[in-house]
Order: sequence, then structure tokens, then C-alpha cells
Amino acid sequence: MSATSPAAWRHPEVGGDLVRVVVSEEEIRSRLGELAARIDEDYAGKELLLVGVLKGAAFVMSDLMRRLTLDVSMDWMAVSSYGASTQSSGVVRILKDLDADITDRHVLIVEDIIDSGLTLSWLVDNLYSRGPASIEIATLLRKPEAVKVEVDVKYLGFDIPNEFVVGYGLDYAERYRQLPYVAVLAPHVYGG
Ligand SMILES: O=P(O)(O)OC[C@H]1O[C@H](OP(=O)(O)OP(=O)(O)O)[C@H](O)[C@@H]1O
Ligand code: HPA
Ligand SMILES: [Mg+2]
Repeated sequence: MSATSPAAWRHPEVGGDLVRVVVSEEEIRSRLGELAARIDEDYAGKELLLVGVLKGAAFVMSDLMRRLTLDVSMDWMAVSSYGASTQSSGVVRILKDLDADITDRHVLIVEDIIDSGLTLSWLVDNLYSRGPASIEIATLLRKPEAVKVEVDVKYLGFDIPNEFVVGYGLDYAERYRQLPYVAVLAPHVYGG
């Protein structure tokens, strides 16, 4: 159950805490560029508010937003349903609410991953009740085999297998977020 140091995380092909890379740094960069071009086109002439879901979406938000040429601003919500576990508790808690009033605004939720879908289905309902002009979802990753609640995703990066992954914002017990790619975490790290 002991974890290795960050230096070892960077060599998944030689083991350590990681099994294999699922999405490389270059694949992320290229796909976010494509999604940004679509978002630019779809929201042309409109003001867009990106709502990031802390903490996992910090990297997607930062890299996606810099690719947009729109009139765009950002806000953040912090919700948590995983804690130090690889399974969603199913109970979503608001740890930080939006600063902005989203009434009549075009909102694009920015996420790192849809796993069970519980976080986003809850969040969409919650934000919808505040009367936005529109609400859509952009997520870097989705695990189709794990989805318990369907959520309508307009901007999707990659569908990935149903394995616990870390990196590019995704954590296990707050570690590994800094990896520039997404990799499968070795089950021995979480006792799986
Ligand atoms: O589709 P779901 O099964 O609900 O899982 C997805 C959510 O879980 C993770 O967040 P987490 O609650 O771990 O908080 P974090 O972003 O701070 O890591 C992830 O960043 C998503 O927000
Ligand atoms: O596979 C995952 N990894 C890290 N955090 C997560 N939150 C939901 N699914 C995951
Ligand atoms: Mg997490």
C-alpha cells in the first residue's frame, strides 16, 4: 500500500504506482484544441461563463480556456463525493459555491471526468434551478462502462476503460494530480 515518490510516477512503463498511460500529454493538448475550436464556433457572439469543478478540473479549465478566443469568464464550484476513496459515495457536497449569479447566462461546466455521472447530474440540476440561459458540459474523460446516471455531454475529450485513473488533475487521496498525462493507478496503491 505504500506509494512511491513523484519521480517514479513519471515512468509508468517501468511500473511504480502506474500501470499504463491512457491519454498522453500530446493527445490531451490536441483534443482540447479541437474542443476549443468547436466551443468558439458554437458560442460566437455570446458571453460564456465556464464553471469549473474543483479540484480535478483545474488543469482542463486552464488549458481549455487559454485556447478560446471568445468573450469568456470563469467561476468555480467545489463539490466532493469521493474523498480518499476510489468509489463515489453517491453523496455530493458543496464545499464552495459559485461567486457569480448565473441567471440568463450561458454556462459551460468544465470537468475532468464523468465516472458514475453522479457529480455532474447533481450539478446540472443544481445549476439549472438558478435559471441560466443555457447549460452544457465539457469533460476531458468519460467512463461509459461506469455510468450510473446518464448525463448529456456536448464536448467530450476521450472515452476510457473502467479503471481508476490519475493525472492531469485526477487524484487518488490528493496525490498524482500533477502528472501531465492520464494513467491507470496500480491497484496495489489503493489496496485493490
Ligand atoms: O462521475 P462521478 O462518479 O461523480 O465522478 C466524477 C467526479 O469525481 C471527481 O471529483 P472528486 O469528488 O474526487 O473531487 P476532486 O475533483 O477534488 O478530486 C472528479 O473530479 C469528478 O468531479
Ligand atoms: O478514475 C478516477 N480517478 C480519479 N478520480 C476520479 N473521480 C472519479 N473517477 C476517478
Ligand atoms: Mg478526486
